[in-house]
Amino acid sequence: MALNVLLIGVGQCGNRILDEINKQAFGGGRLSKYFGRQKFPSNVKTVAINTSRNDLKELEYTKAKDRLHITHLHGVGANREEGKKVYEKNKDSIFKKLEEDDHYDLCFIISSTGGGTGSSFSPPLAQDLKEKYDFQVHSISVLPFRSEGTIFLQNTAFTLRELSDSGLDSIILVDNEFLRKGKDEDIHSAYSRINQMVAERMLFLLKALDSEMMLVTDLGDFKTVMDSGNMFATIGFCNAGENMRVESAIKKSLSPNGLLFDSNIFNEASRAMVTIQGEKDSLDMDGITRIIDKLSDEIGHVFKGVVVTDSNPRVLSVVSLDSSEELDDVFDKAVEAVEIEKKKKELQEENDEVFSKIDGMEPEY
Ligand SMILES: Nc1nc2c(ncn2[C@@H]2O[C@H](COP(=O)(O)OP(=O)(O)OP(=O)(O)O)[C@@H](O)[C@H]2O)c(=O)[nH]1
Repeated sequence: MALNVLLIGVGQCGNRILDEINKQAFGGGRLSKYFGRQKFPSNVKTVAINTSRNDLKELEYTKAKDRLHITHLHGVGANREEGKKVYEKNKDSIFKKLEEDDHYDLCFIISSTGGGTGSSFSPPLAQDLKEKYDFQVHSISVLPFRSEGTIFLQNTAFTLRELSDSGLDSIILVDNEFLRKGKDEDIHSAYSRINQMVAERMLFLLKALDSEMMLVTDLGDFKTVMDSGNMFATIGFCNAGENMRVESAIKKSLSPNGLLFDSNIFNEASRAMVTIQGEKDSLDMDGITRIIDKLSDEIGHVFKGVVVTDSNPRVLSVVSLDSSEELDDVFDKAVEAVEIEKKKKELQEENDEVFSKIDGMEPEY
């Protein structure tokens, strides 16, 4: 039986990644959302939520009926306290939209951690979904470029903490900073390239979880991987092309070239799920078993799945983490950011006090 999957994109970043998923799922044509059939094996409902009408209008591949505008000026301007209030006020209409289909097996909430709307809606939304239903809820959380400033950094730390307290099943990290190709790549090309990478992995993951072939990875394996470690996880991918051996593709998917977040999996991974797709003749089953066994020895339990398709070998690796040096660094930077913002606020209050010097006085001419 096909899985019923709910994909929610919140805020600008979440909306855009959702749109890219719809683009790839419908085949990419401008009108394909009306005439095409989604390329998912699963039944997938996509919902884009935003406080900014303009961000929603920008979407090209997500049907109008799958968008929900929450009226609140033009976004919440990276202010998470305001965002949380807007969520509470509007959660009935959000749930009405999500409950148009009433049964799901799996849900992903996609958003940035640095902005306002996505980062403040995601934790309470995850909590409400978990309290109300018993399906798996995972977040796909996009970390900011570190140069984006103190507010985005402090938002990131608090968002991750709230997500981790929300009761959801895992936090899948995508790091803009790590994925940018040097300082020369312009930001819009970086966004669209990163969004494509995430979408490609999501489509592959859904296929991996919903295949009826012999040696498959399923929702239970995915849960076992995500239940271990410190809640954080990331996803690796490699398209082997014609000349790469499957074993090398598996290794590459788990290397910095394949992962969405900077992680040394030999030190930091807890468990993994590796799914290989490709033509039957190109899949050396003995070689695959050898490398998966070796990985299991090195990092912990590794589930493996093989899906026979008519394309070149491709590998998807889902990895849960025990620890993360990079995340420690993000939190250190966030602490500095909070200190800087605190000092700025104190300075502003001192400046406000200046006016008290002329309280009760009128200008004399
Ligand atoms: N990968 C990726 N990151 C994005 C994209 N758009 C924005 N971001 C990142 O998201 C963060 C800003 O958050 P947004 O998602 O724009 O903010 P929002 O949730 O809409 O919240 P407000 O605009 O404050 O109401 C920054 O770290 C950006 O680098 C995108 O299309 N792709």
